[in-house]
Amino acid sequence: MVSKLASIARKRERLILGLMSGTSLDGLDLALCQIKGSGEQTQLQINHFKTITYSAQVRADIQEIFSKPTVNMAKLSAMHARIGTLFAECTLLALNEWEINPSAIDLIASHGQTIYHAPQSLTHDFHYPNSTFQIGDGDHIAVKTGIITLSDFRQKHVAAGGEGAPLVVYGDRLLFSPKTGSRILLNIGGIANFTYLPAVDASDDLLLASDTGPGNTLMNQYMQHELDEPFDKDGALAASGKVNSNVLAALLNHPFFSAALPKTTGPELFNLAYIEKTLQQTRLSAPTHADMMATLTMFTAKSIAHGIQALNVHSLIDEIYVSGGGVHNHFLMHCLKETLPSCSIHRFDALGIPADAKEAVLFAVLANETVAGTADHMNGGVAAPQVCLGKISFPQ
Ligand SMILES: Nc1ncnc2c1ncn2[C@@H]1O[C@H](COP(=O)(O)OP(=O)(O)OP(=O)(O)O)[C@@H](O)[C@H]1O
Ligand SMILES: CC(=O)N[C@H]1[C@@H]2OC[C@@H](O2)[C@@H](O)[C@@H]1O[C@H](C)C(=O)O
Repeated sequence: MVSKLASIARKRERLILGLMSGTSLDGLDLALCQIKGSGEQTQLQINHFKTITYSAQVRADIQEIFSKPTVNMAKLSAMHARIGTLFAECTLLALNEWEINPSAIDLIASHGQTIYHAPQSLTHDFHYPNSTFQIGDGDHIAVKTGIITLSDFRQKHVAAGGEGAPLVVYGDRLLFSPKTGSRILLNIGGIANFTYLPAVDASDDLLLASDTGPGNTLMNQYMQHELDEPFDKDGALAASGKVNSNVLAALLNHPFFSAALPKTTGPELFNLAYIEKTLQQTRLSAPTHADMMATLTMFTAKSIAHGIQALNVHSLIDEIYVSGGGVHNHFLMHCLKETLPSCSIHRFDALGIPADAKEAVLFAVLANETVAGTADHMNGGVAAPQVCLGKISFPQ
């Protein structure tokens, strides 16, 4: 099996299936990528992309163990295997639909499902390292599909001094560095993060990636809890409300926002309890649903802008390209433009890769680097330690 992997590593191009499921728990993204070369020479083409929505049962099962400090261990153990099996089933379903034999696929790159993310900035317990936990074991995927699978990409990043995220910086650097000027790639998923990319021939020192705080997660949790809706479609409810400046100021008053870059976070911090605690602290009565959504949306935009401005180079940033489900929220995009008036903001698709496919594609790139590349081209440092990521599972 190691010799098979070695021959895959020597191929001129590889077919790698990237699998990504994010913190919004909406489903599994599958991106079949044809990747030529590695490192600076990486050339990528997306042959197929699809999202398989989680069933209500799977979502409920994940929610039972998602971002909670205490969970039922029996459920956790079962879900580690269950998610691995589910991802294998989704892979076989997609390949069948695309009329591709699994034997044609060189590698699967599976992110897994994050269920807990605990940097020391969250725990404040410095006896323990940063930690992050993704389930969906790669062995289940490899055995059930017959395809060599790389998974569990975040542990090496933690081991090398990072917080286990954001990892997209590795692929962003290879695929999207501008020839001149600089750009920011912003992803607004459950959590928002960005990669700052200096020009390709500029010193690597400035390369940086960081979370900025909530993406859609607080808005979604509020809509689900208060209005039994999955999210605020197109930001329509928020657009009909008025931002409450006192609540907004209180929401922004958390040490996470003044902490230095790079930093990471998750729904372990930004959740309904965060909203409730803020309202209690400020002794403000809850605004109407429309006003609360307007405020949460503006809070999301302001916290993103704050993260970007903390770069201290933002006046030099030429362009921001936005991916993730947040691009569909018109009111959020309006708030973002209002808070970052000097930046020109575009949808990520302008760079030639569909916004929804970006994260799944980047895990395929990470697997390609581990199997056929080196970590030499990364600049090192906390945001992007010079390591190859992921564990390898063989089908036999
Ligand atoms: N039409 C829309 N209007 C408003 N919001 C939308 C719309 N479409 C999608 N979204 C938002 O995008 C979210 C999904 O985003 P995405 O798939 O990027 O998240 P994710 O990949 O799970 O998160 P992460 O990047 O944190 O891992 C939805 O839960 C919703 O909040
Ligand atoms: C621990 C974890 O799963 N983090 C996710 C999450 O979703 C967005 C943001 O928070 C980002 O830091 C990360 O995902 C992307 C894919 C990353 O690592 O680059």
